[in-house]
Amino acid sequence: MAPPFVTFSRNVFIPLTNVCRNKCGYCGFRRDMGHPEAKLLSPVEVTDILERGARAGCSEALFTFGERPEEVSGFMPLLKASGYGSIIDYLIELCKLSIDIGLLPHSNPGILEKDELEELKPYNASMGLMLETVGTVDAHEGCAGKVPESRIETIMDAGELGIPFTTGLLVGIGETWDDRVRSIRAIRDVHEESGNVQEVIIQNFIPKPGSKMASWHAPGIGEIIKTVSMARQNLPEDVAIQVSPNLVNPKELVHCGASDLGGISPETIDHINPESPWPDIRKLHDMVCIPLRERLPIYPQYVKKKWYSKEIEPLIRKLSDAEGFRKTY
Ligand SMILES: O=c1nc2n(C[C@H](O)[C@H](O)[C@H](O)CO)c3cc(O)ccc3cc-2c(=O)[nH]1
Ligand SMILES: C[C@H]1O[C@@H](n2cnc3c(N)ncnc32)[C@H](O)[C@@H]1O
Ligand code: MET
Ligand code: SF4
Repeated sequence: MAPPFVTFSRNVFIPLTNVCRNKCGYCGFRRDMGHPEAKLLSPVEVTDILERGARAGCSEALFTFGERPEEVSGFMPLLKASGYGSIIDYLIELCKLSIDIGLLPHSNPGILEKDELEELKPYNASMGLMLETVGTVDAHEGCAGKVPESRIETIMDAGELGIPFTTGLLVGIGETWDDRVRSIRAIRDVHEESGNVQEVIIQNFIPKPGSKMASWHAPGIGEIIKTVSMARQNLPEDVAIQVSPNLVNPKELVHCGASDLGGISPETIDHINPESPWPDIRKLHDMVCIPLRERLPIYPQYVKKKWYSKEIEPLIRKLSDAEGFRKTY
């Protein structure tokens, strides 16, 4: 049952903006426009993070941020001051910068139209969007971007465009067990159609101070074990299951289906879960007792199938070995 090795990627987290059109009940990352902590990172700030990542031997730049911030009143003038007409145009420029500095972009900007995915594809090794749940939950009330059908459409569009994709479930946000099973099966169906789902994250909800769900309980390890097992039973073998070692102890999870620990950063915090520091990569091996293998943000099978653009091909070649990995610990 245990995999021969457990994979992870070495990344830097770049939270371009914390302004967002949605207001998910569990989110501690989002800020209202006008809040003293609302921000849009400048190219100088992004360059600094990327350069620190390159020096620390990272292979991935994780761009994840608020969804369609342009819909929030007051954000456009801020963006225009940087010289860009849309956050996606700005993201594309920063992805190009990331490639020049030597890190492969993985972008998760929320739901996207197909033409936006198409514009981003040449400059991303893979992209991501959490399905979260197909259930109707209070946490998503009034969030236009958390309608499950729209999320599935983005993942399907990415499949039609040949973009290796990361998605997943957020566990413990008020969804039922049946919602979880249906969510996994919805992801399986997309993958059967387009073959683009490289990994499914089973992410455990952690209550965030100041959010609507601050007083909710986090799901227990038993719930996560059950969900990872169910996901493993329902997903094809070529789809990896990821758990985050800063949010949950992966020790038991690697024996019931998890084989990936996601992006781990030597340089940046997990901006979505800032209270949960990354374990030391050397200590991770002691935690899981299985060899660790560093991967790129694009999984080896998609490197082999050449699901990448000419723009990032040289960097993929430079960063990976003949099998499409980086190194084994
Ligand atoms: O540090 C984090 N990385 C997150 N990642 C990054 C992920 O760990 C890696 O970047 C991917 O495995 C690609 O290598 C996400 C990526 C997605 O596509 C979708 C959701 C997430 C969620 C998180 C997260 O909460 N924290
Ligand atoms: C980037 C991803 O982070 C997840 N996310 C957002 N808020 C939380 C939280 N409180 N706990 C755990 N994960 C969270 C969502 O699934 C989002 O899509
Ligand atoms: N806002 C996007 C979403 O929830 C990206 C992750 S959260 C910062 O899908
Ligand atoms: S989880 Fe993402 S979409 Fe929801 S409020 Fe936070 S930043 Fe916005």
